[in-house]
Amino acid sequence: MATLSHFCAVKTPYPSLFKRNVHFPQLDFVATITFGSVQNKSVKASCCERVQRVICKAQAGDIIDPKQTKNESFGEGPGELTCVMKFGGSSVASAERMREVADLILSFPEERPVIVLSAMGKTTSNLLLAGEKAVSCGVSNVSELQELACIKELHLRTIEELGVESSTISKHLLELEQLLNGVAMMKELTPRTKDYLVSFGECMSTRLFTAYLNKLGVKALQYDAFEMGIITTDDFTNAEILEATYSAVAKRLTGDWMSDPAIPIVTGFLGKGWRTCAVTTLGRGGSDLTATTIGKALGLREIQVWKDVDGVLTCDPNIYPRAVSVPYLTFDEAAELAYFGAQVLHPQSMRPAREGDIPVRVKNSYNPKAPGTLIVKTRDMSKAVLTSIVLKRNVTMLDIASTRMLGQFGFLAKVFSIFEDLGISVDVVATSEVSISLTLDPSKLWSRELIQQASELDHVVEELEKIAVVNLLQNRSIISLIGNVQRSSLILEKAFHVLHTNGVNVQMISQGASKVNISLIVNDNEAEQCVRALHETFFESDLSELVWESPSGNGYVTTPLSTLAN
Ligand SMILES: Nc1ncnc2c1ncn2[C@@H]1O[C@H](COP(=O)(O)OP(=O)(O)O)[C@@H](O)[C@H]1O
Ligand SMILES: N[C@@H](CC(=O)OP(=O)(O)O)C(=O)O
Repeated sequence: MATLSHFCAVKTPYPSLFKRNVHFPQLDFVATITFGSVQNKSVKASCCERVQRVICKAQAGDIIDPKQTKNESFGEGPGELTCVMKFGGSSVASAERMREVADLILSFPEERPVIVLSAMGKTTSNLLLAGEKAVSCGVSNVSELQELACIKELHLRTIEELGVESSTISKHLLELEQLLNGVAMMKELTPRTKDYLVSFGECMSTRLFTAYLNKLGVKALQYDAFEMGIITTDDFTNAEILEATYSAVAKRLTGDWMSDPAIPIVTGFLGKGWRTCAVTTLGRGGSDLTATTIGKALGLREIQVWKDVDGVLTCDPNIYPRAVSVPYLTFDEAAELAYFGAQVLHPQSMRPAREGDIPVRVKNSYNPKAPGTLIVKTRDMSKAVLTSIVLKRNVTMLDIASTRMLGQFGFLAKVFSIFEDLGISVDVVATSEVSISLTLDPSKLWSRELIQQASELDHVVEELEKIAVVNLLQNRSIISLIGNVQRSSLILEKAFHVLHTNGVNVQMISQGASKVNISLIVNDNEAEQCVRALHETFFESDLSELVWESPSGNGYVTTPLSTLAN
């Protein structure tokens, strides 16, 4: 055995990845190869195989000229992974859809994608329902649960229609039923068990899809995110991704790809709690976050999220079917839109993309020709007014007025420290010196039991009443107007006109520091009507003349609305 130290021109943000022992059977020695200094990122994934070829010609102990290595070895090979393609539940809802998704992936031969998949169709919701029913149905009735039957039927039919081995997921189907039996026996479904239970959805969809690609002769490798380096907090059902994830995922995926290239097929939505080592989930819709996390980890060129709509739309199409797709968004706009309730993107999913400055493309797997929405760091806002209208329902609002005199300092700090102590986060805030109106982040409350939510709210009010007069208002909605807040006067003028015409009273208004969002709070039962009326005015109205503030700031000019819309 001999050791060969060698530098070749390969750029990588993860140098340790490239220091490895390689056995060369032809020479019968192991070389310790240190891939060091850094020139050309595009060759990093293929270096191993090619360097092997060069080194095979060498004698043990030889120092190889880096130039020679570069010339001779970097012409061919697998190339590096180029993008992430994430397909949501609606895109992989059946065998037919899986076939179409496979065709779609293979229709981009220039791409070397990492594929992230969600569970098939409504599998996650069915798993959760089955788990909840199992708590009280009794062990002998578990096998009769309609949701379990539905999950089994869908997956077994898919196996048959794709023509893959039933052993691909037979163990998972068996274990799933055993787990539900366990829940029925224990008569409880803890958040930890819930996460383990729903993980079966992604674990099965990715195995089926990988087997299908392999059957087509396309080399693909299945990865469970919790075994692959997605490391999270231990907040079951709503875990946060930890920083260590990025290097771990890069090491695993790039390392495997370099040594034996195969399309990685990764479970979305799942992670591994760093203390418990148990399976965690990233909150409903979390596969988007898996995709952007992998995109950032590998420094990829693009992150694609494939949905069942033509991109991010001007509003929720379930509320108003005439919504149209928005061609461009900034990360800030997309993050606000997602955070304030647009189901199309996971609330946290923009963060890794923004940090890595990696464009996110939202596309329609049912209509791949549609251009979709491109989300980037900056875009030309000079003509932008309103981009999208988002509705968040079932919000709790609190009016809090200080019992002390005007000028009392520390009031806001006291109020927010109460929320901090109780671990409740706040969404929208409007303040004066002695009063605050705010809404509570429902996602933090939704993850808890209804009864727990109610007692938590009582507790918040109790604590606040020590320093203020508190009015708790439930069944409110936040309507978020995402767009160019530089045009807030125009947006508000139009919006208030529409709401006044519809007889709606706005109970609170807030314009965030993000400069992309104005939030209006209205009653739940008026909210959908408001969204429809606002959409008609901002996106469909044939108003030819509209007064708006000039971007140059020198007064008011008259501009046709059509030229302002995106
Ligand atoms: N502003 C919006 N733009 C696009 N889709 C939206 C919007 N608001 C809500 N939706 C809903 O989000 C759905 C897509 O998100 P989701 O169901 O999470 O997709 P997938 O499961 O394919 O990842 C659409 O079918 C649509 O009904
Ligand atoms: N399957 C999970 C995760 C996910 O992201 O799904 P989808 O991509 O279908 O929204 C859920 O239903 O929440």
